Amino acid sequence: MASTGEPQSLIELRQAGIFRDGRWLVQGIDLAVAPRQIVTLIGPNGSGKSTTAKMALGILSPSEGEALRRPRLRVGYVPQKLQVDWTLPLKVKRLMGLTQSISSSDMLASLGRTGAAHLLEYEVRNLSGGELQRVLLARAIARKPDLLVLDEPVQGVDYSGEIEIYDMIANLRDELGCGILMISHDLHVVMASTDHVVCLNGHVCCRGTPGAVSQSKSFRELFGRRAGLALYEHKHDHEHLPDGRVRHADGSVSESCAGEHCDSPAHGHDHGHHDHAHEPVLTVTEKTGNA
Ligand SMILES: Nc1ncnc2c1ncn2[C@@H]1O[C@H](COP(=O)(O)OP(=O)(O)OP(=O)(O)O)[C@@H](O)[C@H]1O
Repeated sequence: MASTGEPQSLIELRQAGIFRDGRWLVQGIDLAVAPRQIVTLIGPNGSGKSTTAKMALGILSPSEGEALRRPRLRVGYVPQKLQVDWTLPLKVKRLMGLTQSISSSDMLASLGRTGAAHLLEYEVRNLSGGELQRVLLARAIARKPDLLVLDEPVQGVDYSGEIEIYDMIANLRDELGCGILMISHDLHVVMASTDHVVCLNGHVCCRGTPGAVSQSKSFRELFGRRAGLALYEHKHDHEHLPDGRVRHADGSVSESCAGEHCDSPAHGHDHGHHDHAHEPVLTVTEKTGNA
């Protein structure tokens, strides 16, 4: 860490705030990301998510509090907006090398990791939303970062594409061993892969595991109707017994719900609709019809 911080976290904000134009954009933010941890910032428009991420990255200096980073921290950043003059031709190959020197083999390896190797010679302006996000992720991981900061990584991506990208992000965390700080509006899908959620509204309104946040009164108040939509009523055909085993619809009992009886919703299949409902949580990845 740069000053008094402990080296366990990659980045840490301590009671950090930004004051601009006579007002606090964010204030009193405590936040830490450890290696291999996925931390997600959620909150309404203008709640300070990008501002908080920029403080963590060192792009903005806190007006109060501290922003600490592990020494020699390598960061891969996918910003919310790409500042590109779209009237000029720009191939993926060139975008990958802009503002960073990268070998051809590293470039291909990174693009391969995000399923975008075939896009190398494509014009960036012609990419679909999902293709662009894959290329931007590849660009961010090419530096072999300790920390990935992803500001709205599924913008412009359709629902099934979102699931793939969130799965890919979780895999990248496993493969690269990096920490991830993610910003998302998507209250359904993002939660599947996140370890810790911080809900912002100019300050930290609530935080914790996705399940805990989804139950919190302040989260529900903040998101109003959308919080309701976020709460996916997870109905399926088995019952969790007090001893941890699972009783299936056919009466059989097994040690877990993995396998043919219950696939992980993270892989986008449809659960059946059956005899009981779990507590509503945000950790599932399926969208209800009205989402
Ligand atoms: N450089 C700046 N100077 C003054 N105000 C700013 C500056 N940057 C952001 N703001 C304001 O700070 C508030 C928080 O902005 P920020 O972009 O962090 O929110 P956000 O939660 O990321 O929003 P969104 O979900 O819309 O991307 C907004 O009201 C914005 O207008």
